[in-house]
Amino acid sequence: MNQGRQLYQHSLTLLTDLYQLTMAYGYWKSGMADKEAVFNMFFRRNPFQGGYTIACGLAHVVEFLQYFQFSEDDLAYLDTLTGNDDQPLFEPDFLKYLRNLRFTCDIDAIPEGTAVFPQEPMLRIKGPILQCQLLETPILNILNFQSLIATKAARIVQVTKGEPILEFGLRRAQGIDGGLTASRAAYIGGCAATSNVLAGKLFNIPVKGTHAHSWIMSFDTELEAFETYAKVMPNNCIFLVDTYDSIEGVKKAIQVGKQLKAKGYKMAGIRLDSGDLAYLSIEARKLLDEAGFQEASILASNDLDENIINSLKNQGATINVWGVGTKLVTAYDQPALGGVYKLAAIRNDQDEWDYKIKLSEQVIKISTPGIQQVRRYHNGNGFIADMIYDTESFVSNRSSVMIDPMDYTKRRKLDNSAPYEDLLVPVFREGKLIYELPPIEAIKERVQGQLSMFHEGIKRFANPHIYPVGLEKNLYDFKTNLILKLRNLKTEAEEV
Ligand SMILES: Nc1ncnc2c1ncn2[C@@H]1O[C@H](COP(=O)(O)OP(=O)(O)OP(=O)(O)O)[C@@H](O)[C@H]1O
Ligand SMILES: O=P(O)(O)OC[C@H]1O[C@H](OP(=O)(O)OP(=O)(O)O)[C@H](O)[C@@H]1O
Ligand SMILES: O=C(O)c1cccnc1
Repeated sequence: MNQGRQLYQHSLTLLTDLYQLTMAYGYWKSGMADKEAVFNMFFRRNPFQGGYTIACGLAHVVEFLQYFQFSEDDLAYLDTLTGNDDQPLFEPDFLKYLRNLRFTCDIDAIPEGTAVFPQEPMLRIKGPILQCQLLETPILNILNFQSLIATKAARIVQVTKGEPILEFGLRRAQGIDGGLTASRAAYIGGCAATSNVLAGKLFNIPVKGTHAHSWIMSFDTELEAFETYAKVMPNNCIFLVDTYDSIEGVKKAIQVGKQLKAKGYKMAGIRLDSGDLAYLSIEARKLLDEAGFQEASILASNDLDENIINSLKNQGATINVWGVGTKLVTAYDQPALGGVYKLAAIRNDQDEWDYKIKLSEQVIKISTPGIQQVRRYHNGNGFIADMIYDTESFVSNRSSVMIDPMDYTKRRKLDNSAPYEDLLVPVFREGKLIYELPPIEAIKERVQGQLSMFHEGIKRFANPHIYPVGLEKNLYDFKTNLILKLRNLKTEAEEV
């Protein structure tokens, strides 16, 4: 199956923050460039005050890494950068080093379309610290945005309950890349199609659309506009009825629908784009049904999101196709997912791992050390809990104990003979891609498959149930002791 075309057909290697390059220079200059390190990408809170997040964007991380190489042009640009003494920021030998630099890391990641939760590593990278450091910014840029939009789309899909959503966001998206990747993520999250033609071509997404008010306004009458459209595109007629008066517009659409019928075509439906969408859709449905157009769809658009759609449904709106743009592709109510990328381990001179954490006064901001994996446990009915464990210290006994990192009194015993899935899968080994990227349709199906496996409460919008995610006990204890050590406090073992 076709995975679609490439979005990034050239090197974007400089797509990073300057400080990644100055640190890279520092690692190189101090002989640390090849020191092996492990970083994890994770987020701390689900977006939209929701109960889950959909992982999305890995395909573009892969694409980015496959083109990762400093071009002569990139190096010439870096050569122009200066410090506050007007001297070059980077010495020529470092630029020579960058010229020969190739991506050689290992990456493990949670496949796109998987539901993920706070604290879980969505992506883990192991390799020379200089490379891991440079890649922080692009990895976060790609995964944060696409996961955010896929999650927003999944929430909207939850309320339309199987009725198709057409993503109409390109005109209000955050620039060109924002528009393209939002269309992809929205489709993965569950939208049926996009109006974005380039996204359709690049990612194998179905493209769909109606027509604009300008079409109606360019004729003397609304009827003439509908008739002309019907003539030129009899197999694609969804008439926009609200330019002058929505109810009168529906009546004209019916008139032209009858003409289409007489010629053996079918009017696909009407679109409402203003006014009280509940009232107008109910009235339109009556008129369409009375005229024998029971199969004609009622598409609505106008600043829709999951909350307005929910409200419209509660009011008995008879809309059955939803056009959603701005609020989806800009993730209007939460414009960023706060994913972070933290150093979790570094090899010491004895060739052992030194586990690292970032301390914070806020417990939620203290990072977790270790080479982490996430184990998702199932019972017969669905997913019950996710346990983050350290692959180096984990002993696979019959059962494991996991502890809530925010509250050590919350513990849970998990049966390792019950079905489970380790969520992170190998993607790159020593820079070589070993993961077969799934086709977009499979990723999209995975989202709905995943969401069907969680308790309904996790999908609730208001105060969702918190899905249990914990640290395996050894990892929890190790992290606690490391925090105590860094704070110069005694561990429990030392107290006695
Ligand atoms: N019955 C309804 N219940 C709740 N929200 C609705 C209902 N009908 C429409 N809306 C929403 O209310 C908002 C109406 O916005 P606004 O007043 O700007 O639109 P309008 O005046 O109808 O149309 P426009 O300004 O585009 O001509 C939109 O977000 C729309 O989706
Ligand atoms: O409302 P959205 O969810 O972003 O969906 C896309 C909107 O884009 C079009 O409007 P247009 O650009 O003509 O602007 P207007 O309807 O606000 O006048 C269309 O009629 C939708 O209303
Ligand atoms: O096809 C449509 O109806 C459409 C496309 C983009 C934005 N609004 C509407």
